[in-house]
Amino acid sequence: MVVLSKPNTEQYSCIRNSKPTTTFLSSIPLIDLSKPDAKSLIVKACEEFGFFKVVNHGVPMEAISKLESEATKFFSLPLSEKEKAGPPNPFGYGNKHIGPNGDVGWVEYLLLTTNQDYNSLQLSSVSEKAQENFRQALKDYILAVRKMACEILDLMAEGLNIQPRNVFSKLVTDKQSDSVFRLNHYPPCPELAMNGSSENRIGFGEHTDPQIISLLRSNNTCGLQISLRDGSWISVPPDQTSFFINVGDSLQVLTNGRFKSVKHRVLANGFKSRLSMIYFGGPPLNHKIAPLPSLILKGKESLYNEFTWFEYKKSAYGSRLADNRLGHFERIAAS
Ligand SMILES: C=C1C[C@]23C[C@@]1(O)CC[C@H]2[C@@]12CC[C@H](O)[C@@](C)(C(=O)O1)[C@H]2[C@@H]3C(=O)O
Ligand SMILES: O=C(O)CCC(=O)C(=O)O
Repeated sequence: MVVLSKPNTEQYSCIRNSKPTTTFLSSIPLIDLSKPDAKSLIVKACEEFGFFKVVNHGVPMEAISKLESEATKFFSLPLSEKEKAGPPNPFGYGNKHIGPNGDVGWVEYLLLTTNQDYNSLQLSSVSEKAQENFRQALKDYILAVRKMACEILDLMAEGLNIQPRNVFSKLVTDKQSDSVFRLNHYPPCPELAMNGSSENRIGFGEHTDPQIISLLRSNNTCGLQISLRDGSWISVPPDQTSFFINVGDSLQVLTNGRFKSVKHRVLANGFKSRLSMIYFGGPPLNHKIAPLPSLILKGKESLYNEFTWFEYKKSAYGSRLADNRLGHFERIAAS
């Protein structure tokens, strides 16, 4: 899956549709945040899939469409303009090259920290006014999505019967929280449109998110897939009015493996462009991530050793999958 980039000969991973990679899961767990059963359904979804869809999320449609429109304007700029906001080292505009490991995908993106005042981000050479609109849209959207993240994390704690209720959410509301935000744009892929669709090109290769929780919203273009426990891939039907929530590796550790971080990827589309906006809620860099004592069953030790988010992140950048990354920190479980 990992494709090393070579100068002038960019290569992309392709996947043949031989196996049930394009099955649509008939029932991705759907959580209505306004309903009293939300907390128990969230816990069940996190245990079974590490993934669920949320409606009645409270993020104003206005904030969503404003950011979508600003992002669309940004990605429509000439490449030379967009590149003025790059490279993404660590934050900024990136094109095709994802992360520091040489991964390549049919994607361009803006990777931002949520801690900065976006004034420092040089978005392009377009007018100050246009940049200010983009920054304001980012601020409003991130604020609203962080609020939803906290609500969901509090429901998780309640559903798991853990005190205090904000045990997870306080990590992302901390002033030092190392959270990031990403806008991904997957342009239509002309080669795929010409060939028919016997092959799928990778937009964003398979990975788990190292943070605590990710909240993803996209336009109405498909491409996102999640991996089930049996190793099969299923396509997630797009829904531009809902949010998709991923359990991240850190939440897997905090819950002592009760919740599983979800492996996911994005396939490129032949005809339509996909725009996704993802908030990744992470803890402060010096925060020690370890299973909550109440989730360590009597007589059984913790599955994971204690380590800081900073240490975990370092290992995250060496490998894209929780299975490998968490291996560094795993203990032999007492059975
Ligand atoms: C291939 C990679 C990209 C990534 C760092 C990594 O080595 C493995 C995890 C990837 C991920 C997924 C969630 C976020 O988009 C991200 C910023 C993160 O923290 O972990 C990306 C990393 C990246 O794009 O640099
Ligand atoms: O763009 C998407 O829909 C998902 C991308 C993703 O998984 C990521 O940015 O970590």
